[in-house]
Amino acid sequence: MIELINITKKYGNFLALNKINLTINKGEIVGFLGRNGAGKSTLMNILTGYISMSEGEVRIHGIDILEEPEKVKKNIGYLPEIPPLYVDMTVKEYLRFVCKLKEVSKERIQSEIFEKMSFVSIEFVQNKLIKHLSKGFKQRVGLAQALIGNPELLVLDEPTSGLDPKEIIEFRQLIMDISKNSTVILSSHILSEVQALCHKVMIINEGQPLLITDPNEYLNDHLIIRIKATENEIITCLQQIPFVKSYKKIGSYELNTLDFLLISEEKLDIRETVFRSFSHHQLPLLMMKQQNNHLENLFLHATNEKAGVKS
Ligand SMILES: Nc1ncnc2c1ncn2[C@@H]1O[C@H](COP(=O)(O)OP(=O)(O)OP(=O)(O)O)[C@@H](O)[C@H]1O
Repeated sequence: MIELINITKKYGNFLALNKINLTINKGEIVGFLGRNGAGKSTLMNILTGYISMSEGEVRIHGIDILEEPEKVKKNIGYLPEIPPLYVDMTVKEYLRFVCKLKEVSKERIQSEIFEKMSFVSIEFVQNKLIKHLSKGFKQRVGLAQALIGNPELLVLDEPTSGLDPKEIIEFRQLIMDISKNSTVILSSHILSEVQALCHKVMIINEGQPLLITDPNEYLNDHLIIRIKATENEIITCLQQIPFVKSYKKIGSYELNTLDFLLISEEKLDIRETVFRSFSHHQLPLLMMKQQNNHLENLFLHATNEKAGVKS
């Protein structure tokens, strides 16, 4: 378990973080979401012991990070926004160097390097100089170095920033795989990314926190469906589906079909019921997708409030 207790950070008179409290359980993926300059990197640097806080405590498995920094740091893998890569080394040389820094035993070094290279799929660039790698591969090398020593906590500062869409999808999958064995904390500007990956989200705005314990809480109550039927047929069917609070025709985006937005009674997942009802009426359901603006609304509210904008 990781506990952040009343973390406050001042740079001179400037309050960068104000009383951050957060408990993270083993295996959770937690996202720090905020605009540029919100305080995400500051919080990550405090968590990993790179900078000290002005007030508060970080406890990792009950151990205070300031009391036993070396012991705690050994259990943390960190991928900062700019990965700490030695670009004139080859990938393998660099990972060997990191193994030595992290005091991986001599007998383990070879297998540790190959295990991590294979996990992030960089074996075939192992003898290339890091400076000759693409942004995506550099980021994979950065992730491999963070994973060396199998830390229980992995801290990733904007891990997908600057990657192309395919790399982003692959990197997210890697993060989900890592979370099977480690706790992951990541920061991001991207709402959908945080929503897709994280069990908990902390929105940070000008150092002020807003904790959301379940970013997907409202994911299932807004549903968009596409039916191959007339408006009357669809409405007749919708009126018989239990737990549909309201519905609205959105338009027609495919020949002989109509799209509708359904809102269910609070937090209810009605996808199966909807599927069965249209099937029962022999009306083809061609598409069904969830629509969720909940996190976006909270984010806009949190960030606008501080800026004095009415939301
Ligand atoms: N060493 C420092 N001295 C003074 N102010 C700092 C220092 N480091 C950060 N700040 C300020 O603290 C605030 C938070 O910065 P931080 O880098 O933590 O934000 P961030 O959310 O990570 O932003 P980004 O997404 O741009 O990296 C910013 O206003 C920044 O200018």
